[in-house]
Amino acid sequence: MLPTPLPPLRVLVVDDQRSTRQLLAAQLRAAGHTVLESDSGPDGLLQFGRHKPDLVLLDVEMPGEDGYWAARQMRAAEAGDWTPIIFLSSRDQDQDLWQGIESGGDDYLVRPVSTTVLHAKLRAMQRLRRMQSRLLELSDELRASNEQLSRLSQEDALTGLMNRRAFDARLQHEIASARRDLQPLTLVLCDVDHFKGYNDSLGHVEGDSCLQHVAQLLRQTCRRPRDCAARYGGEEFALILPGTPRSGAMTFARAVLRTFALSARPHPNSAAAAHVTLSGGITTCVPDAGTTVEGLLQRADDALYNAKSRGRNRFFSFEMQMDTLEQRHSSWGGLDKI
Ligand SMILES: Nc1nc2c(ncn2[C@@H]2O[C@H](COP(=O)(O)OP(=O)(O)OP(=O)(O)O)[C@@H](O)[C@H]2O)c(=O)[nH]1
Repeated sequence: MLPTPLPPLRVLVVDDQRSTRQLLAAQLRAAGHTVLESDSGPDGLLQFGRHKPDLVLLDVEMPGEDGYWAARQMRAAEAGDWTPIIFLSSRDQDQDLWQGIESGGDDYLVRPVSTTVLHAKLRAMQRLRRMQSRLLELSDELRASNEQLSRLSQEDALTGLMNRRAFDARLQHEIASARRDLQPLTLVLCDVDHFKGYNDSLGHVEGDSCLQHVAQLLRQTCRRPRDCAARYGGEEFALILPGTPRSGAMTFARAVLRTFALSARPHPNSAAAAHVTLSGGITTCVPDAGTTVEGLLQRADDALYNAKSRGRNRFFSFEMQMDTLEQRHSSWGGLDKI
C-alpha cells in the first residue's frame, strides 16, 4: 500500500558543505517540501528564528559553532514549543549519537543517508509534530472549558447574576477588605413582593421573565464598579455596596424604589402596588473582628422581615432606625419608608 502523502514541510537545512547541502535540498524539493538553506550554525539559528521552519536538518561538523551548539540555541529560543531537529553526520560512534540527543536533537542519521530513510524520518517527525499540535489544541480547549465551567459555577442560570455561592465568597472578601481599610460596607437583601401571586396569576414562564427583569433593574442600579448584585434564592436578591455608609445605602434604596416605580411592570396580584415591587433589608457597618458573613446576612434578613411586615415596597435598616429615633423630626422623616 502506498503511504499517504505528507503535507509539504518547510525544512531548514544547515550544512557548511555547499554540495551536500544542495543535494539534500534537491531531494527535499523533489518530494514537494520547501527548503531554506544555511551554511553555518549562527546563520542557521538566525533563519530558525526568522522563518520558523517545521523541521531542521542539522550538520554536526561545521567550522566555528557546530551543530550541537546550534541545536542547543534553537531549543532555548523556542521555549515551550518544539521543532523537530535531525542531525546529519559522518561520525557513527554511539557517543556521537548520545551527544546529539543530549544537545536537543530528536534523531541522528549517519551519512550517506538514503532517500527512503530520509523520507521515513521526515514522516515520523511530522507525525509527532501533528500529535503535538493536537495536544496543544486539546489543552487550549480544556483551558477554555475550565474557564467556562468556573464562570457557570458562579452564575445564576436564569438571570446571569452571580449565584449565592459566589456571592457569599465575595461578601467574605469585602468584609475583610472593609475591615482592613476601616471603610463602611452595606449589604442589602431584597425580595420580590407577592411573587407567589404573580406566578399564580401569570404562570411560571412569565414569573421567570419577571425575575430576569428584576435582575436587569438591579444590575442597572449597581453603578459603582465594586457594587455587586446576586440572585440569592428563588425571588430573593442580594447586593454588596462596598465603601457605602448609611446615607449612601438610603440613596441607593431610594434609587431602587424609583427604578421599579418607573419601570412599572404590572403586577396583577399584589397588595403592595399595581407594579412589581421589592422589599429590602439593609445593614451597614464598618466591619471588625466579630463581623461574619452569617451575622451580616442574618441582620439584613431581619431588616427585610421588618420591611415586609411594615407593608412591603420599602427598605428597612436597623441602623437607620436607630439614627431616625435619635433624629425623629430630622430630614429623614419616616422611620422605615424611604
Ligand atoms: N417563576 C419562578 N418562580 C419562582 C422561582 N423561584 C421561586 N419562585 C416562586 O416565588 C414564590 C415565593 O413565594 P413566597 O415565599 O410565598 O413569597 P411572596 O409570594 O413573594 O410573598 P412576600 O415575599 O411575602 O411578598 C413562590 O411561589 C415560588 O414558587 C423561579 O425561579 N421562577
